[in-house]
Amino acid sequence: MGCQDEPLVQKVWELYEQITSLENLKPSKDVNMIFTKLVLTCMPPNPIDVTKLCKKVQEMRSKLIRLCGEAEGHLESHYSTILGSYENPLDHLNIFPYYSNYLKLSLLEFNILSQHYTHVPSKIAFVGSGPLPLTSIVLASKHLTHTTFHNYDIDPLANSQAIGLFSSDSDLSKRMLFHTNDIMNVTNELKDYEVVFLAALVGMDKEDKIKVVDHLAKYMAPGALLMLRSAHGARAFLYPVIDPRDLRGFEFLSVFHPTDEVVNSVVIARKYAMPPHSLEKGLGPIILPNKCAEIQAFNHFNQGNMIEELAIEDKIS
Ligand SMILES: C[S@+](CC[C@H](N)C(=O)[O-])C[C@H]1O[C@@H](n2cnc3c(N)ncnc32)[C@H](O)[C@@H]1O
Repeated sequence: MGCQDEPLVQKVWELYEQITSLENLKPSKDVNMIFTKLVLTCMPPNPIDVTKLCKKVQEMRSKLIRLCGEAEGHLESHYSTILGSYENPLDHLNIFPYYSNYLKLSLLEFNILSQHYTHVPSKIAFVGSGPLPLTSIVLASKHLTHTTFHNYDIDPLANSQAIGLFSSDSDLSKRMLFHTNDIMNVTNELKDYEVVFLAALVGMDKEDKIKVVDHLAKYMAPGALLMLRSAHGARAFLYPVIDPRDLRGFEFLSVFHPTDEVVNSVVIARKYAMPPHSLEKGLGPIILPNKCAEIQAFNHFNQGNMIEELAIEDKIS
């Protein structure tokens, strides 16, 4: 049996073909329906390792991830335009269909970050914030209410849409700053951030993701934390997978794979303290997950459970 004969792969392939036959990926009844089907197909926990499937499937997956990214960009831009027409856009975020997912994902990221960083960060960077920077908004308004967020996006239109959402909010308009730049061109200012978040779709394939991670390793401050988004099981048809071995220059700390409607896995790593010249010469060591690294697989975001599970892991390690 060829790897494309597997029923899940066949179903994803069928949906991929339907997506490629669409006129464009802007929100519409057909676009929403096909992407909803695709997400529902890939959500159920599945032991499949998508990254190990044959070359033909990998090529389709790589194109599919780009198409998902394009559709996500259109969806965010569409809702950012609608939100921007309200007097107080931030009071209406729940019109965005996946707002509740962002609430859960941001809480999860905040809980994971809090386990590895005990004081409140004063400056965070979010790389790939997009026209509707929901992660930064949720973190800044609910969890890190005194932190300044520096949002980076390569797309000037995405940033101008995003900025428009904050003008009526006297607090967030001061704490939510936007920079238009390819993150690969941002260098010394990266050392100012205690935490850097990297959006799932910055670096859409393994090679590009590694380039971005290597760049961050070169310029982030030693000891600073990097939060990345990955994907597990069939969800890897939708988003790139982070392999902890690719986090060169970072100490891998943990990965959490949600099994509910939150699609992304959350990876946390700490910038390794090493002289920058060794990275420049390409001699940076590959830090393999050590015995302190955890693979967390919980079903809930309840912090009590998370701490309990960690305590168990600590005991057995
Ligand atoms: C659509 S997602 C936005 C994430 C989302 N709004 C959130 O809160 O998690 C990805 C964004 O990353 C941006 N992007 C992609 N590559 C980038 C790069 N090299 N540097 C900066 N931004 C990038 C894209 O322009 C896009 O707006």
